[in-house]
Amino acid sequence: MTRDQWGALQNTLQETVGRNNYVNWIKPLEYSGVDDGVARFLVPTTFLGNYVSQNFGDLILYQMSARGADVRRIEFAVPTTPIAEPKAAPAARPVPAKTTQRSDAMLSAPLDERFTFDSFIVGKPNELAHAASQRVAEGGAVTFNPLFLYGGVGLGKTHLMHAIAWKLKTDRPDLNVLYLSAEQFMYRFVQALRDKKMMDFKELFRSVDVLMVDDVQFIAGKDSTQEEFFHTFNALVDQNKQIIISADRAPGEIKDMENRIKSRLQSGLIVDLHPTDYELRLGILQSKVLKQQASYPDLEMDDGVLEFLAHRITSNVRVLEGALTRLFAFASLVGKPINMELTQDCLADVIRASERKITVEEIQRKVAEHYNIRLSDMIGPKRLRAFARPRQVAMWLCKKLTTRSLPEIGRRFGGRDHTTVMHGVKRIEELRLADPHIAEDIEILRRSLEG
Ligand SMILES: Nc1ncnc2c1ncn2[C@@H]1O[C@H](COP(=O)(O)OP(=O)(O)OP(=O)(O)O)[C@@H](O)[C@H]1O
Repeated sequence: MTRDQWGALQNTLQETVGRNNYVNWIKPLEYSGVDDGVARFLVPTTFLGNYVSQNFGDLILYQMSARGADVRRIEFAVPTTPIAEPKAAPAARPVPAKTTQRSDAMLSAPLDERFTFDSFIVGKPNELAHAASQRVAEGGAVTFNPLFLYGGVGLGKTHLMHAIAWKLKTDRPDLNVLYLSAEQFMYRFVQALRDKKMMDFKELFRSVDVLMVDDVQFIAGKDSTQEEFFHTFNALVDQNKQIIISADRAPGEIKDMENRIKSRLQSGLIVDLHPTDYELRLGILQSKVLKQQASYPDLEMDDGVLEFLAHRITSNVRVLEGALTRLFAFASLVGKPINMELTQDCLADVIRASERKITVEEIQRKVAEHYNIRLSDMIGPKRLRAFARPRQVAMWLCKKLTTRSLPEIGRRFGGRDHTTVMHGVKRIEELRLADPHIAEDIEILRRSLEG
């Protein structure tokens, strides 16, 4: 695909994703070409690349294929020369030009216009996070500070944060609301250091009324950024300004985060977004399908397809959305209505990945590899700590990731009693909170097993 063809394709993309999304996310992409089935783009930041990949990757892929390009994957890379920040496209945002605009225009990351409270579907797994977010979005007296939202990938943390920001910007334009990712916080901090503008940096951050930092786990292990974040945090809390933080795990479980920051993060309200259940998935699909139908008005969809998807794709909302986008793009490409057969055909890989059942054997093998011990020692009778701890980790993972009962798990661990398994699971539950190394081990193992 030539650069000109990419230029033409951008117009189509703009029609599909809307002007704001286009300006914020697609326009900053610099097309480098297709090489061995991989379409490559330069992006100003990793954040932008990740965002585009997660939200528009499938769409771009299909549009390129539809134009005859042999593309199977898209890759984004940040150039090694100085990075230009993505344009915040102030004109694209329905924010009245207020006096707050100074720091807002300079600092706030663009908000996705799709991420509002109206488009957020509430179900049991996210009702608490939603309620807490709405409370904060009312902009009244600060009752809990910070609001800490956490949960697995693609469960709606960013969506809720943007929704809070949109609502505050509309209802309380007097407030200076700042939303950015932890990565952007670091980027701006480093830039201020480099340009010897730390006073400006501090002043700007301390002048906000509401600070929202997404994916805070990113600054773990980055010492001076953490330090600066801590000071910013304290200065704002002291002034009774609202802070909202998101992360992929609870504050206590963020490895390489200083203890004083962890305890600060724990001092407000902590709410987690649980994995979706069937009803929530169906609700989300029903709302998203309406948007797809607006882009593809001629496509018909059979009854039962959404229920099928809600049953079969259980991973996260982003995957669910991606599946729907792909389904519509595919059906429109082949010019067929969306029925069960086409759905199974088009989404075979997604469904298979979601169906994959994790087995006890697989867990034992992975854990043994991770701790570098023999499988026989993990299952065998030895009580040495070097074997017992991995064994308990494996038992804990079996309890969490499989549907096996405690006696069944015990049997597969060399015929141990169910009370031994129960004890092991409990011990790891405690250690996960107390020992960041164990917490990290578990996270790595869980990801590799679920991946
Ligand atoms: N309850 C919901 N209702 C509607 N859409 C949702 C809901 N939850 C998530 N989504 C959608 O799923 C996608 C992923 O959500 P989001 O980006 O907020 O996830 P996240 O938790 O921030 O994930 P990550 O950890 O990867 O940043 C978004 O497009 C979002 O709009």
